[in-house]
Amino acid sequence: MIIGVPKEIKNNEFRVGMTPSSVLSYTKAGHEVLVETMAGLSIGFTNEDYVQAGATIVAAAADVWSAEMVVKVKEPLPEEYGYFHEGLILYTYLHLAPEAELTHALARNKVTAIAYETIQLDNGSLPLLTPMSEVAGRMSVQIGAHFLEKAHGGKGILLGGVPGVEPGKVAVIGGGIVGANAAKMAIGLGADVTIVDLNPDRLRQLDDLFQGRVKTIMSSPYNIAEVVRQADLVVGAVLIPGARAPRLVTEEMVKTMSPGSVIVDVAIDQGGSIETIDRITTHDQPTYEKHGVIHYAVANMPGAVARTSTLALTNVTTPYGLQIASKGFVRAALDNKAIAKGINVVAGHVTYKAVAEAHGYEYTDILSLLQ
Ligand SMILES: NC(=O)C1=CN([C@@H]2O[C@H](COP(=O)(O)OP(=O)(O)OC[C@H]3O[C@@H](n4cnc5c(N)ncnc54)[C@H](O)[C@@H]3O)[C@@H](O)[C@H]2O)C=CC1
Ligand SMILES: CC(=O)C(=O)O
Repeated sequence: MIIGVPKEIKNNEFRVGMTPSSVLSYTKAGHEVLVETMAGLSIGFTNEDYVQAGATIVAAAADVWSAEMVVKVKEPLPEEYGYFHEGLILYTYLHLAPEAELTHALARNKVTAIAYETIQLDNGSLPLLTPMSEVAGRMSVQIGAHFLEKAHGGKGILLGGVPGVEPGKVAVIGGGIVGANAAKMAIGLGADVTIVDLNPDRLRQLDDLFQGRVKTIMSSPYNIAEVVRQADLVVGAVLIPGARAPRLVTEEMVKTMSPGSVIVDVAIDQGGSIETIDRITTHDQPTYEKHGVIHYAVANMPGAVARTSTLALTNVTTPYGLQIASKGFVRAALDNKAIAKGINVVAGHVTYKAVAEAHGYEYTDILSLLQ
C-alpha cells in the first residue's frame, strides 16, 4: 500500500505521524511510504533519516494526501479537507463528536476515517489515546503551576507550599489516565490533591495507587461545586469515549473560585468539560480570563513536547497501522475488534454511535457493514 505522512499544520504542532523507525517497519512489510519534506525536522528527524528508513520525500502536501492511506497526528484542518478522496484510509486523532464540519467532509468524500482515540480493547482501555493522556496529564500540573505565578496572571500560589504555609489545592475532575498522571505530578510537587470520578471502582484503584496521598470524591454536581470552589487549580480530565465531554463544571461554579485560580481543561479535544470554556486556545495564545479565573484550553497539549510525544504515540500507532495497511481495513477490523471500534466513518456511513448522534446521522454498525 502507498502511505502518506503529511507535515502537521495545526498551531505549534510539531509531532509527526511516523518516526524513521516506524517508516522502517512499514517499508519492511512491503509498503511504500511518502513523507512530506521536513515533516519531522523540528524534532530531530531529518529527510535523510526517513530516506535511510526507506521513505520517499515529497515536496507537496497534495502528493502525500493522494496516497491510499494517510497516517498523521491531529484531525485535518479545513484547509486539508480538499485533499480527501474516495477510499482514502485516514488514520489519526479525529475527535469527531465536537467537529460537525469535519464529519460531514469525511462522509461526503467517502473517506475511511479511523480515529486513534476510539480504538478500544475489550477491557475498555484506549491504547492509542493512553500515551498522549499520560503526557497531557503530566503537563497539566506544570502548566497550572506556571499560570498560578503572579507574573503569569495567577494568584501567586506555590502548589507545594513551604514549611509553615499550606500547599495549593488541585482538583482533578475525571480520574482516568489524564487524571492519574495529573495527580502523580501534583503529589510530586507536594500539592493537596482531590480526584473526582463517577466510577467507584476507579476511585478504589486510585485510593490504593496513591496510598492515601489523594482524596477521592464521587462525582456529583454538589461534590464538584465544593471541590471547584476550594481549588487553586482545576484539571478537566473526563471522557466518555467518542462522545462530547460532559460539561461538569458550570459557570456558577467557576464564579465561586478565587481570582487568579487556574483551570486546565484537558478534555477540550472532546468539546470541553467546563461551561466557561467557549473556545479552543492555542500554544501561541493558551489562556484567557473569565470571572477572574485563568482558562487554558489547548487541544494539542502534547504538541509542546513533540519529540517525547511522537515517540510515545508511534510506539502504539505503528502496530495497529501495520495491521490496517497489510490486511486492508476490512480484514484488519474483522480480525481485530479494537480496530473496528476505531472506524468512525466509512463509505459515507457514520459507524461510531456517539458521533452519529452528535451530528444527526443514522448510525451504522461497522461489523454488519463489513461482513
Ligand atoms: N488537550 C489535549 O491535548 C489532550 C486531551 N486528552 C483528552 O483528555 C480526556 C481524558 O482522557 P483519558 O484520561 O485518557 O480518559 P479516561 O477514559 O482514561 O478517563 C476518563 C475518566 O473520566 C471519568 N468520567 C466520565 N464521566 C464522568 C463524570 N460525569 N464525572 C467524573 N468522572 C467522569 C471516567 O470514569 C474515567 O475515569 C479525553 O477527552 C482525551 O481525549 C488527552 C490527551 C491530550
Ligand atoms: C489526544 C490528542 O488530541 C492529542 O494528543 O493531541
